[in-house]
Amino acid sequence: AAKPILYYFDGRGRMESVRWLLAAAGVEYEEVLFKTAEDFDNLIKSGKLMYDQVPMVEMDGMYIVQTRAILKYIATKYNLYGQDLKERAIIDMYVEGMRDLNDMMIYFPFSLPEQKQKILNYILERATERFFPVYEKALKDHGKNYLLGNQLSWADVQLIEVILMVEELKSGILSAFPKLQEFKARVSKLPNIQKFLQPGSPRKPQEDETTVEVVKKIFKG
Ligand SMILES: N[C@@H](CCC(=O)N[C@@H](CS(=O)(=O)O)C(=O)NCC(=O)O)C(=O)O
Repeated sequence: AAKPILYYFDGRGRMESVRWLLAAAGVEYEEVLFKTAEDFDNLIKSGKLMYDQVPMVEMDGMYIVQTRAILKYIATKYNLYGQDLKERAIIDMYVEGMRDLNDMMIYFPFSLPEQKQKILNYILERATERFFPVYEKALKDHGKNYLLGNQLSWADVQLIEVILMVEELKSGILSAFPKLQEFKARVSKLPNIQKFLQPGSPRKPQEDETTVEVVKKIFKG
């Protein structure tokens, strides 16, 4: 079958969670990484973007848009979305919470310089007071390897992505979360994840000022 094609700018943004999930599923993919507003306008003119927005993933004859729709499709297709309705609800509770944290970090590079410190403090406070304690408790309560027990799921892939992003903002942030430290070490060694963490993989670097300026030009933000 044809490889999925990811259409986005050359950065993390909303698409990075899709890159992580496909990597965890061991699925190779192509990327169309546009650099200019013209590239994006041409993609819009192609009629492939339901809402004239990206992320968009072309796979299985579909032009899938809306980040959550893309992630759910991939998680379901590659059996990373639990074994039944209840497990899917638990995974949704985990991934939607992490999306709240993830979205704060996606927007962070685009915040005004004078607001950066305040927003950073808020992100770190939410990560350590609201979100990480949930996942630490889940791992502690059942004593198994993954959030849902012994089966890797989308929730674990989102968690490792979020842990690494928060650590980029403040290293040592996991010091109060021993189970999350073990989880990070364990999941980072899974072959598909380990490969994605190697240099040269499709994983994108932390957004920097240059990327922020490019993104603003592309989306005329
Ligand atoms: N709810 C959508 C939001 C998508 C979105 O806002 N995309 C931006 C690009 S980015 O924010 O993901 O970088 C876009 O296409 N903006 C162009 C526009 O909205 O006209 C999703 O989750 O995919």
